[in-house]
Amino acid sequence: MVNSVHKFGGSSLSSSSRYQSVAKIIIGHTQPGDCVVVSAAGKTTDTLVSLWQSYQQQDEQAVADIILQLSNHQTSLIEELLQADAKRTALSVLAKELSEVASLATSQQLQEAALLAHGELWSARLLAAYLTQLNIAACAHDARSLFTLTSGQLLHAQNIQQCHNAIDANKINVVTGFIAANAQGDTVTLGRNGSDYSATLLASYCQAQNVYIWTDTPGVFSADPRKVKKAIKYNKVCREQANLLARLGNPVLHAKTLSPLKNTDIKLAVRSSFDVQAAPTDIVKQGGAKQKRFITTLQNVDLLLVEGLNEGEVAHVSQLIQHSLHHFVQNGETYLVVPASATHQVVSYFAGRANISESNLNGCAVVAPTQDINALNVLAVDVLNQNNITPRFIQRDSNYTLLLTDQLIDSDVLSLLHEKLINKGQEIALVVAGLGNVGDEFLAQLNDQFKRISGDYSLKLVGLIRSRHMLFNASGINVSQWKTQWQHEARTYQQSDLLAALGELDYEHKVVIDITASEQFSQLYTDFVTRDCHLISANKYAGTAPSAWYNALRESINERNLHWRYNTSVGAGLPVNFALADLQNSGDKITRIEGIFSGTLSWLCSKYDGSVALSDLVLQAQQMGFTEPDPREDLSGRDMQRKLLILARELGIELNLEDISLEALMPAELAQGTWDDFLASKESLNSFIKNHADAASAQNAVLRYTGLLALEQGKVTAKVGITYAPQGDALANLTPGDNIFVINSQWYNENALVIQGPGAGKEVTAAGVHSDLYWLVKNLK
Ligand SMILES: NC(=O)C1=CN([C@@H]2O[C@H](COP(=O)(O)OP(=O)(O)OC[C@H]3O[C@@H](n4cnc5c(N)ncnc54)[C@H](O)[C@@H]3O)[C@@H](O)[C@H]2O)C=CC1
Ligand SMILES: N[C@@H](CC=O)C(=O)O
Repeated sequence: MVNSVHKFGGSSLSSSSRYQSVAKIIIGHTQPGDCVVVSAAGKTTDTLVSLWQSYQQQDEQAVADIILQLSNHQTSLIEELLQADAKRTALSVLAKELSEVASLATSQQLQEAALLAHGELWSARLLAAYLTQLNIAACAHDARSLFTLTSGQLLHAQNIQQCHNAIDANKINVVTGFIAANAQGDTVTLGRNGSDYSATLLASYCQAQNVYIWTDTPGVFSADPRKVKKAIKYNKVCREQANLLARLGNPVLHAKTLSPLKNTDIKLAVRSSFDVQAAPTDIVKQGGAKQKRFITTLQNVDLLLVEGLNEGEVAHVSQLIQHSLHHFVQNGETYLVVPASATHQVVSYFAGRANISESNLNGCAVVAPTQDINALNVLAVDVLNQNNITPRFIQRDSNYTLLLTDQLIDSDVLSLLHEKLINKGQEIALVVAGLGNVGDEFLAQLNDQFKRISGDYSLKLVGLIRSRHMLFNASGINVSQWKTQWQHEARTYQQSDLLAALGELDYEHKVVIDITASEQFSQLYTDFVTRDCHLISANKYAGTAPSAWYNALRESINERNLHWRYNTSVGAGLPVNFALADLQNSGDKITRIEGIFSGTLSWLCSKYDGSVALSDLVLQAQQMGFTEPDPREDLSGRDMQRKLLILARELGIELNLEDISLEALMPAELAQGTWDDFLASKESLNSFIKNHADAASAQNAVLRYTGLLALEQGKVTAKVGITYAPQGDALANLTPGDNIFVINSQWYNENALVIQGPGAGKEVTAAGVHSDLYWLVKNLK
C-alpha cells in the first residue's frame, strides 16, 4: 500500500550531494511501497528546451554542443554517485540514449515531448540505482506506463489499474514526474512544473494518505522570500487560495496540482529538502485554515478579450500551452491573462474569438480574505503611485485584486507593498511557559499590554505550559480568567504533544515566552524554532548553553527570520542588553563591565549585619521572589556566572560557562543534596558568611559578590566571586536588591556608564518580559 508520495523538484537534485541529501530524506521519511516522484535534475529541462529550439532552427552545431553538455552533466552525476556495474550500466544506457537523440535530430525525427522526457527519466533511474546501492529496495518507473491521456483527458480507470499493477509494495518506487503517454503510446508532458501534478495524480490513483512536495523553500510564504526579507511563512494555506495563487502566476504550486485532491482526504504539504527540520506548510481543505494575505508578481503577460468562452475551454487551453491561465469577467467582458510567450498560440486556438486588449504587462496580485480586499486594493494603488507606477488595468474580485502595470514590480516596491498590506491584521499567538512567580505576574499585566501593543496586529494568548500540564486553545485563552480555565482544561502532556500543539497553530507569528527556570525546557528551543516560533526568555539556560548548540540555535533563528529576546535574563527589567546593543550599534567598543548582577546576592550582602542569620535572610529573599527556584543557584554564584556569559556573548565574545572563574558564596559541600539537606546544614553557611563579613569589616569594608568582564588587548578576563568593598564605595552603598553595571568603553572610558536599579523581583521582571514582547512585535514590521 502507498502511504506517501514524495516529490523532489529539480533544485533538490541539482548535484550529486543533493541526490545524497534526497536519499537521506527518503530513508528517513518513507516505507516500502511509497512513491518518489522526480523532476529533471537542476536546469536539465531548460537545456533540453534549448536543444529543441536549436533543432527547430536547424543549428546542427548547437544541437551537438548541447548534447555534449547534457552528456557531461549526467555523466558527472553518475560518476559521483554510482559504483562498479551500476555505474557502467548507467553510463552505457546514457550514451545509447544520447546517440539516439543525435541521430533522430540528424534524420529530422525528433519529437519535443519525448526529448524533454529524458530529464525525468535520467533522474528516476539514477535515484533508484543510488538507493539500491545503499541497500534500499528501489525501482524506477517511467510514468508513461502509468498515466495515459487522450485529447488532454486522463483515463482515470485505466491509470488506476496501471498504477495498481506497476507499483511495487516492497520497494521505494521512483517515478518520473512531468510525463505521460497518449493512447498511441506517444509521450505527452503535463506542463512546466508538472511533476507536482504527477505526484498528486499518483497519490489519488494509489489512494495514498500524504503528498510531500519537497522544494527549495520551507513552505508557502506571503511573498517570494527571495525578494521580500520579511515574507511570512504560513503553516497552513487552504486549497482555494493556493489554487488562485498558482493561476495568478505564483510559482510555489502548479495550478493543476490540487485538482486530483478534490474530494479526497489526501494531505498535501510543501517542505524544504534543504532544511528537513523546518515545519512544512500544509495545504488544507477549505475551512481547515484561515484565509491569509499574499502578494505575488506577474511578469510579461498579455490581457486577451475573449468572446463566447465555453466551459472547460480555459482548462483546455491551459493544457495546450502547459500553463495555467486565469480568466475573469469585467463589465460583461471576459478577459484571459496569458504569458506573452503563449499569446500567439492562444489567439490562434480561439480562431478569431480572442483579441489582445493590453500587451506587455507586468504587475502584482494581492490575494486576501474578502473583507480585506477593497482596503488592500486602495493601499496597493497608493503604494504603486508613490513609486511612480500607475496601474494600467485593475481587476478587483472577492478574494483578490490584480494590478497590471507597465513597469516591473521590483523587490523594493514588493517589500513596500508587503509592509503596508500584509502586516495589518496579522495574528500573533503567545504561548507562556512557567506560571510561577514571574509568569503569574506577566499574565496579570498582559491585558493592559495587549491594548498598548496591538496596533496592526491581533495578539492572542493561546497556550500555557507548566512542567507537567499544558493548556492550548487556538482561538484564545481569556487572559483575565486563565486560572479558572487552567483548572478545568489543563491536561498532562508529553514533549511530543507540546510540539504538535505548537505546530498546529495557524497564526502568522508564534511566540514562546519562557519564564521557567528549566534547562530541559530550554533544550526544546531548536524544536520551537523549526516550528517557526519566536522566543522570549527570562530563563538563562539557552543563553548559557555550550557554544556549539547556542551558535546553531542563533543561526537557525536568523535563517528563519525569527526573533529571540532575553533582556530579563540579565538585570531583570533593567535595560542592560538594550544599552550594550545601542553602544555597539553606535560604533562604540565595550572594554569592561563590572558590578553586581544578582538581585538575591545584592540583597543578602546589603542586608547582612550579623543580627539575622544569613540562612533566614535567604528564606526571606526566596519569599520575595528574588531567588532562583533553588536559591543555591544564586549562592553558588552560578546564576551570576550565567549572566556574565550572556553579557560576554552580547559583546561577541566566544565563551562557555567553564571559562568564567567562579567563587561560591557558600561552602562547596552545601551544593550537594536536597534543599532540605541544605537547610539542615545551614549553620555551615551562616559561619561561612560571618567569617567573610568579619574579615571585610577588619579591612573597613563590606562583603559583596561581584562580577567582572574585561577585554584588554585581546585578552578576556571573566570572573564572579566574593569582594570586600571599601566603605563609601558605590558597591558598598547599593540599595539592597539593586544591580549595578559599570560599563567602560571607548567613549565611556574615564567616566563609566552606570546602569543601576532593582535586579530581581516579579514586577520588574514581568515588565521586562513585556518590554521584550513589545520590541519583538515592533520588529516584525
Ligand atoms: N525572579 C526574578 O526576579 C527573576 C527571574 N528570572 C528568571 O525567570 C524565570 C522564572 O523565575 P520565577 O518565576 O521566579 O521562578 P518560579 O520557580 O516561581 O517559576 C518557574 C515556573 O516554571 C515552571 N516550570 C518548571 N519546569 C518547567 C518545564 N519544564 N516546563 C514548563 N514549566 C516549567 C514551574 O512549574 C514554575 O511554575 C527563571 O528562569 C529566572 O531565572 C529572570 C530575572 C529575574
Ligand atoms: N535569582 C536572580 C533573579 C534574576 O535573574 C537574582 O537574584 O538576580
